[in-house]
Amino acid sequence: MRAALLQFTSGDDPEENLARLRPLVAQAAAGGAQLLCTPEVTNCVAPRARLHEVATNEARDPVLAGLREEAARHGLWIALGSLAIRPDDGDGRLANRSFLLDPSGAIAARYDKIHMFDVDVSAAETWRESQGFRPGDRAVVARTPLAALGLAICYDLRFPHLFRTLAQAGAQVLLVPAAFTRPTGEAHWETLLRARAIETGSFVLAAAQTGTHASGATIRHTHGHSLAVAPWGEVLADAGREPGLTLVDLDLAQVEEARARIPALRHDRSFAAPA
Ligand SMILES: O=C(O)CNC(=O)[C@H](CS)NC(=O)CCC(=O)C(=O)O
Repeated sequence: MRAALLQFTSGDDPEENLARLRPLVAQAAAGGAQLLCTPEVTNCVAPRARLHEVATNEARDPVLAGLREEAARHGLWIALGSLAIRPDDGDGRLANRSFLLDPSGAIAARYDKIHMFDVDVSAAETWRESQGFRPGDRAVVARTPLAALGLAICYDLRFPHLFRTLAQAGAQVLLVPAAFTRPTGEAHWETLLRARAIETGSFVLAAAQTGTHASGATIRHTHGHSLAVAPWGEVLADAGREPGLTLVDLDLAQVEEARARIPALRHDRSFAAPA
């Protein structure tokens, strides 16, 4: 199957982001992509106050509606990395929710990010994602005619048992849309993605936010380097720093080959915790 990684610099205006996204969907379809992957919080990258101002529910989100139209218009699957969405049954916090859109524009799957980025990256860069977002508690594998897709988001990448669970439940391709910070991206991003691919014998498709995101007086930098990794660990594509589309062909037979060579997914054992 042919996938496209959409590397993007989301701003703080969802309508404006959608206007820039529409031609990229057309471009992915023209390039033969059957699955288009977009980054975490495709609809809005902004400080918490602005995010809460613009985030709305599934019925009203313009990026969800617009990309459903584009999926149907071009007849391709879209893994909408995530949207900041206001749940109808909320506790005031948003959901960091990804959507899989089928080629008719219907929502085929949803996944709420499980692991919250409550981290002090440095004295100057601190994140408390759980103050703005309510974490999910359910892992999701979407079985499509293209492949079985395991859904994850950004900081989830650091929790290998989630990916193991997805692969053991049948996922062949693991999706990791992200908005990684520059320092942690430089130090960890590629290594973690390759490790998840190798240890599960799965393809990894990671569409990333990139560049400089301005919102009012606040400026945020993201790492970019959208990556496609094969089940044996080779990097098939690295989008670098620039926004745009990267096409990559996946030979799904490589999943079975990698798992046959190293059957570690079937070798889990239970053991007593250290005393
Ligand atoms: O708040 C938003 O705008 C949307 N969410 C994000 O950007 C999230 C939480 S702040 N970012 C990450 O998970 C980065 C993880 C990361 O960089 C690492 O694991 O090193």
